[in-house]
Amino acid sequence: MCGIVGIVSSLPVNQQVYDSLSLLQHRGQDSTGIATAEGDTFHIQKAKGQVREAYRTRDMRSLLGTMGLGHVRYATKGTAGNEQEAQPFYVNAPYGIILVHNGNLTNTRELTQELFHVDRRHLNTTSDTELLVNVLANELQDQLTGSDFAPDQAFDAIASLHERVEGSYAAIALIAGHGLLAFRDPFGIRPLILGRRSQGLVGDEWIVASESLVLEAGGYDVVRDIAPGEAVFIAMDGEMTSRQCAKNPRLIPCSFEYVYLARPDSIMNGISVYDARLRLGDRLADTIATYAPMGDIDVVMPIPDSSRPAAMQVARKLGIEYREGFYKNRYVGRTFIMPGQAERKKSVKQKLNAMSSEFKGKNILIVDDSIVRGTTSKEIVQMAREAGANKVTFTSAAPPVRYPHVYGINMPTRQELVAHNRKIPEIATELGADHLIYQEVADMEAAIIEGSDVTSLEMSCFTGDYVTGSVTPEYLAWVESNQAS
Ligand SMILES: O=P(O)(O)OC[C@H]1O[C@H](OP(=O)(O)OP(=O)(O)O)[C@H](O)[C@@H]1O
Ligand SMILES: NC(=O)CC[C@H](N)C(=O)O
Ligand SMILES: [Mg+2]
Repeated sequence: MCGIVGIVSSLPVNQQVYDSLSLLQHRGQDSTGIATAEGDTFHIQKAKGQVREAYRTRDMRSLLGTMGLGHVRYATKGTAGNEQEAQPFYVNAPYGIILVHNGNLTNTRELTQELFHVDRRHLNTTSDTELLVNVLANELQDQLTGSDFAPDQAFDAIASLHERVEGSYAAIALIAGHGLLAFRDPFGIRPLILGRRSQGLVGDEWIVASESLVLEAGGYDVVRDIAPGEAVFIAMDGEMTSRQCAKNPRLIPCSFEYVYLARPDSIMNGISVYDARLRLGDRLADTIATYAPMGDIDVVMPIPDSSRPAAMQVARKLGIEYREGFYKNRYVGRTFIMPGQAERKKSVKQKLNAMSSEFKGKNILIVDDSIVRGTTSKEIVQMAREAGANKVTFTSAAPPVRYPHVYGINMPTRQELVAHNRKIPEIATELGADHLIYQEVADMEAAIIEGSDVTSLEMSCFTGDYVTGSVTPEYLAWVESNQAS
């Protein structure tokens, strides 16, 4: 998961893009980039790290133009911390295209071979986004037979791109001198939402972003989610056109967005992330009630931040007091999306502190949104014990993560997953907990999609079922030996 945004206005967009990226920071902390278009000229700034530290005033001043896009990266392919792979990616023909991407392509080996040997394109990094922009450029070039640019040519190019590319991609591109093109993969695995605001003389301004909270904060009206397989083109004068470009589009959004990635105040594919987390708590409470001796538990406690809504609901439904015993240092970022296990482990201790008054002699039921590598939960259980807890029951609002995630979340190897090849009591021992209770897969799906038009979710890291054909056992073995660390 990365965060992406694109804006078309009649006023300078640099500050708006920057503000939007700050709001998407929870989706990626590795590097960031902004590009603006001033007529036919692109201005580009990219840097490692978080938005607040990455741009200086002089960088912002150089980002001139009324159309722009931005990215916050959480590396899933290529190398984390590599400035060369910070997005956006640029190609100079046709016209000049610059692109940002949230997702992860799963047929990168084939695409690399084809682009190099058949299309004769140069690739300078191992980033899958560089492949995506080159496929787009190649397909668009093929559509431009003499006539001037028209949105339909871009849509035909996206139709061919859908045929060539596999995996997840929500992407935004600027085409120099023409406009902004946004598109989403045929399963809509990663999110992308379209908004508009009208301001007197300024006229219509358009925004495309990963999450709806960006639209809300900027005073934009939500137009709609971009449909799976759909492409939207917004010309520099503000005229918007769209087309379905996939043969068999089917909405199967990523379940992990609702479990952990997205901000709770966003609405994705018509589902409020906050409400989904409350419902996950409701269902988890039912499961807990069937397993644990309730009389035994004194308090329910969340692990800040992401598990709070679920923990609140667990406490309410079980009729047990909700207490906050872990205090979080707000200046440390999200640990899960940090590169490298050593850094993640160190950060948990820096991030959370247990207040012994809340633990001494008590039986604690801890709720987290998910247990992935077990980095957080192991430390937490140990901290709870050191703070004097009597018995520690650990619960997860998501099911055990047993399989690699190949669609834009960096958990590519089975060995690093604490639940891989372990039964639940074995995981409990590994984490040091007295009891361990997970959400059931069917409950997770039902809790998230309840009351919406979404009929199924991408849940491969819980089930091992991958929606795109290119994810074979051989592919997974290859990914394991080439992971982004
Ligand atoms: O089992 P693990 O590999 O440790 O991963 C799971 C943990 O990581 C995330 O927290 P994070 O600190 O990233 O962010 P948060 O503040 O949003 O909860 C998530 O909420 C879990 O607590
Ligand atoms: N998390 C993402 O969406 C990552 C995008 C892209 N695969 C990269 O690694 O840069
Ligand atoms: Mg957490």
